[in-house]
Amino acid sequence: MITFIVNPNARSGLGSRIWKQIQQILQERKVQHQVFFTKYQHHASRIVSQITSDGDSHTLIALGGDGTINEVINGITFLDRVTLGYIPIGSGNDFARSLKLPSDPVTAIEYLLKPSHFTNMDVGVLWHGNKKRRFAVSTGIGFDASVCHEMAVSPLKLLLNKLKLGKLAYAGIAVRRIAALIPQDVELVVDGHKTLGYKNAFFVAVMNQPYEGGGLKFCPKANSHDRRLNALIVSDMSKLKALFLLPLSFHGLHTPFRGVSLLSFQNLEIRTQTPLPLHTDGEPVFLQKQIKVSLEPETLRVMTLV
Ligand SMILES: Nc1ncnc2c1ncn2[C@@H]1O[C@H](COP(=O)(O)OP(=O)(O)OP(=O)(O)O)[C@@H](O)[C@H]1O
Repeated sequence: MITFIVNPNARSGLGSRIWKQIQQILQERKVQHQVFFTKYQHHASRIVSQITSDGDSHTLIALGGDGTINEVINGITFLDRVTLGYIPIGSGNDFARSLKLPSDPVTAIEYLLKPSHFTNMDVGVLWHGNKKRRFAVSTGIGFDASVCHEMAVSPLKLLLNKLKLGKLAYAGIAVRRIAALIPQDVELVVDGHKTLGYKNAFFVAVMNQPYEGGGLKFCPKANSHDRRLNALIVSDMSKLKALFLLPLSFHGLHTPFRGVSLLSFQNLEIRTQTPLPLHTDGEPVFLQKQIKVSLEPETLRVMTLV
């Protein structure tokens, strides 16, 4: 039995329209399934937690954006008992981009019904205070998270999503956020022993996969099955230079520039001077000034194309 978790509201309502197409295919093929529709924020986590807490093996297919994937993985009780499939319909779709999943929903369901390839994906963990939140794609503190915070409440995103111009919303908000940004000194503790300081940092993005923010290849070498995380730190540069580097990062061409630092590690502690916006997989988390990131000991089996 396959369980579908559908965010009908993803991409400004596209979720429910795509689900009708998928449901027709499932009915024609007589595929045994159950479906749950998410009704509010974090509902996907609650649904998945109820389903997976019995300790049995489960096949879950999420239909939505990166935010839905984030909520689904946060709800899984036993990561190593779940096989996850994904039909991407969000505006960012970085999870699908990094794992090279098909972007067309009908193509996606075709391969998910006859899965032939799987990857054991690392799952990131963000600790803030005594709270824990998993991430599939990335977590970030500072500028990138401030864009996510504004995107979450932006009427512009709703409008541009309807016009299939969701990426323009990201670009517009990113420019505004850079203009408003006050860079901060940041201290990192890498794998518990190496302390690094960065003056006037714009942000630290911790990546389990290469892409975030709708195709920004922040850490080209990030790989979600190497048992390591990667980080991009942007610091000590003019705002104009940061704006110039942002589009270059779509192709991973930002890495040789001064002020761009990359790290690879198993765990990282990040300390900032004042509390800053934080996100996991593009979903806003409350402002924080001290966080830790690491990997879950178990991996998650994900259906892939290759
Ligand atoms: N029925 C619903 N109504 C409103 N919001 C919902 C509903 N179900 C889920 N959500 C919330 O929608 C948010 C965004 O979902 P999702 O990421 O799937 O789509 P998206 O924002 O369009 O895509 P992307 O993250 O790729 O830009 C999540 O925070 C989720 O909690």
